[in-house]
Amino acid sequence: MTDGPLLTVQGLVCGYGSVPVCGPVTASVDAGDVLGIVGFNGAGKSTVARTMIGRQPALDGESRFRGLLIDDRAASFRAAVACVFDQDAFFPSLTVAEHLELVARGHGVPDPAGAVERELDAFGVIAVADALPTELSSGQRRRLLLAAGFVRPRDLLVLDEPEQRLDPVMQQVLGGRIRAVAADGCAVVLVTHSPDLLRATATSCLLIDDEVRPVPVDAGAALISGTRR
Ligand SMILES: Nc1ncnc2c1ncn2[C@@H]1O[C@H](COP(=O)(O)OP(=O)(O)OP(=O)(O)O)[C@@H](O)[C@H]1O
Repeated sequence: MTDGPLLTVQGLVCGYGSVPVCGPVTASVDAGDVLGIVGFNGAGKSTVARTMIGRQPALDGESRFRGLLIDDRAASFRAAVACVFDQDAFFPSLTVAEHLELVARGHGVPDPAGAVERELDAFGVIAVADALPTELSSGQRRRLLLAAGFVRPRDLLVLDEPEQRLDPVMQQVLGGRIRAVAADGCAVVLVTHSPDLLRATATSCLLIDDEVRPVPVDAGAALISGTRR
């Protein structure tokens, strides 16, 4: 463990081939912080989030976790970092509860049954605990993906537009869960189009554009709600 921010990104150029999708990114996230990432469709938010944690190679610059250059293949990094991206990937023959149990046991949660029960309850999927993925609505599949991100221990949580397909009540619940894990010392990177979720959770905000720059959380919320340009 090193002192200082958990995640540090310096001059990170993110893109495809040799073409950047946005300006270079410099940011840091401390334990307990929630960094909101905002911008218009296609600005590069998901690309930045993936590149920050080594899911896709950077064109330039660097990203460090606990002071070390990120190697997303390292078991210690994968144990510390939970991600929920917009990729539904389920085992077709495992139920909702079994998915969560698999994740909890795989990450050595001391009371996996209790942890599964808690997340089933928090994400409102108790009624479909025994359902297979093909028997879920799109919002229920989203809830399952999110529950899988919260059922396991992590020091850094990366959420890419987690509000997608959630009803307004569940969006509020999600905000509460994000605040709770941050209060517990987890660092969070939150890509979002929701001004409410941003305001409810973020402690800092990064605007992704041709030039990437930090903006106050309220200004970021106003930008994505269209009340400010
Ligand atoms: N695999 C890929 N190969 C090449 N270009 C890509 C790829 N994925 C995304 N892009 C392009 O990179 C740019 C940024 O995409 P990205 O998904 O990061 O944007 P975003 O800000 O997350 O958008 P949204 O708000 O719509 O989710 C877009 O122009 C997109 O077309």
